[in-house]
Amino acid sequence: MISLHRSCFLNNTGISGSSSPFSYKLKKLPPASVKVTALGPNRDRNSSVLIENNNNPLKEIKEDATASVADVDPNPTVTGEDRDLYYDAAATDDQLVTPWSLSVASGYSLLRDPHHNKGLAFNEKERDSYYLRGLLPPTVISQELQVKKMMCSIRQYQVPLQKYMAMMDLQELNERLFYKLLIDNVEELLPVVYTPTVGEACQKYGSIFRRPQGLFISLKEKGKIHEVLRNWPQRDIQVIVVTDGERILGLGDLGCQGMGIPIGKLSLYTALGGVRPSACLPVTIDVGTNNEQLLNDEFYIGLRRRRATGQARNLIEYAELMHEFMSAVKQNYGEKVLIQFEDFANHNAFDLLAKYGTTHLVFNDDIQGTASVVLAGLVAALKVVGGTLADHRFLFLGAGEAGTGIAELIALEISKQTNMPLEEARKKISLVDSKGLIVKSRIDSLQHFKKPWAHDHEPIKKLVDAVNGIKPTVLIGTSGVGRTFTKEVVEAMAALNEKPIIFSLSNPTSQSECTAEEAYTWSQGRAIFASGSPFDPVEYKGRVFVPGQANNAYIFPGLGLGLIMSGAIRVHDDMLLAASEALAAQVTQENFDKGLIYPPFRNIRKISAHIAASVAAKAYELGLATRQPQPKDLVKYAEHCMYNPAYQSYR
Ligand SMILES: O=C([O-])CC(=O)C(=O)O
Ligand SMILES: [Mg+2]
Repeated sequence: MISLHRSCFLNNTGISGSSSPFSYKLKKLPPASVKVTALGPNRDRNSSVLIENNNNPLKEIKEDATASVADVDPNPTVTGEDRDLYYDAAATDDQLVTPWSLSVASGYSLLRDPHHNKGLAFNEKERDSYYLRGLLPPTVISQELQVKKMMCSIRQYQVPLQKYMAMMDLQELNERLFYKLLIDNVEELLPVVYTPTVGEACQKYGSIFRRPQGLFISLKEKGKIHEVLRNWPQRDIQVIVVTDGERILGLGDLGCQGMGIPIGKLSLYTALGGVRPSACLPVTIDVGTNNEQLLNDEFYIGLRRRRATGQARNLIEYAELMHEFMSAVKQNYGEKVLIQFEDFANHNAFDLLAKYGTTHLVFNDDIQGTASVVLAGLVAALKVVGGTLADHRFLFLGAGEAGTGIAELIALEISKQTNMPLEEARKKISLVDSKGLIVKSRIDSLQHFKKPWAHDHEPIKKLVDAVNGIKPTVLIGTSGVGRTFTKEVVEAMAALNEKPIIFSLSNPTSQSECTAEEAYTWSQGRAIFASGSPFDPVEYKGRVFVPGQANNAYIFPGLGLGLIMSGAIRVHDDMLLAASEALAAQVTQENFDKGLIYPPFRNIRKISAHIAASVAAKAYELGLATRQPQPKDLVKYAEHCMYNPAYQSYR
């Protein structure tokens, strides 16, 4: 009996997602690399899985392929049936059969299998063993040379969207090369596969659409989501990033074309956090769109209807679809699958988090991930500016998910540090939304997530007046509206503070509240500045200023890894605080000397391992971890768990 080995997230540890829902009995030893494929309309279709066996030369099975077919009993425990592979031999005309086939992953199809393809890096022996002779030019090159070549080719594109498309093509062609490229060149390629370029990619997703990536669940699939999940080729899912496309970055409702976001986020889960790609599932829930331009776009890929959303008459339709999805996910992948809500509009984001936070392992990246990264940046910035969090005053432009999420985590941390009641700590934080400062007199008309921020204060309409009235030491932009930190606003901050802390967090670059150059110039080089999307260093009066990138990409990959490796069953606010502290602790004196309040992204895997370890430690401390016993050295363990994109050698 040999059970299937599917390359598992926690390689060699034997403790995690390595268990497969399938078990294949092989009377004879299997070939080195065999694909078992069940075709046909039943639920086992597409279940291609690589079987590996250490002791067997591939040749043995090639010469006796028939014997190996006969000797394999694909007994999917999901169905509970004990199936004989030859059952179809006894089938009569009116009996439906499943056309099982057993094939070596080789030749032409191996070159088109993104999970196993190595392109020109297949060595001579592999070319013989896997029927690749003639299908490749004679040269054999290393993965390193492939990376160099790909980087040269990507750098030749002038247009970021072309770089994005080249990267997506590579992901579909050769997954390990894609991740090696991304990991080795993270600072250069992050803006390509992630913000800002992914924003443009989503806007134009229909026009640039080539091959589907991720899982699309639309209202058409209502009642069938369980089956839809079964159509996905992988079963051992550990992380799902799901969006309904209603608030993609600061770009608004992009409907089904929001799919670029879950795909981009999950690429980072692998590249930055080391979660293996096959354990990641990008999902877009398509309930229509209210974006007229898309509805009239002949290339739009989604449902052509107005959005069923969490309001009034459509409430039930939307809620039912989401509920069916959440239930099906748990049923298919178990209690410990992590679901990251991404880029939902405010009105759904808070409700979904509240509703499923107690039954599923969920977190909202825009509310909680962003909060954690911003808190880390503030803690680091205070080392430069001085004082404790409680000594500062915070003003936000934007009171949606990010704004209120960050505000709440800051208040929580102040309250922990000082034993101050949370309500008191909140008073140090003020928020301005599109109608002005959030104050008590507006309480009745405020959405529920804004109410805790309605303080006693006279109403103020304009941001600059709020700055002058409240006199914040920290100004944070989470409005989704670009260029709202005007010269007047930045100058007011600079007049009030020797070192004003200014964060322009909205994405992509076009929606940033101000540019790095504006922040440094208008504050005469005194601002401590960070932004959600990357900005190049700025030279001002002979000094070079390097802006920080306060993006949740610092947090969610490590947070996710920590949750997975501890087998956590719920996300707790203290884990976000732990992640935040772990990130802040990674800023070195050398970074501070350069004016950085975040460590460079090039060290992100090490940073993620530390974040994962802190999150896992918190999960154990809170009794929320199910993976026992607790590993002794959690940082080492996290590093050990991480996916390595180096090619594997095929026997
Ligand atoms: O995706 C990003 O760059 C950060 C984020 O979550 C958002 O802006 O919604
Ligand atoms: Mg987001």
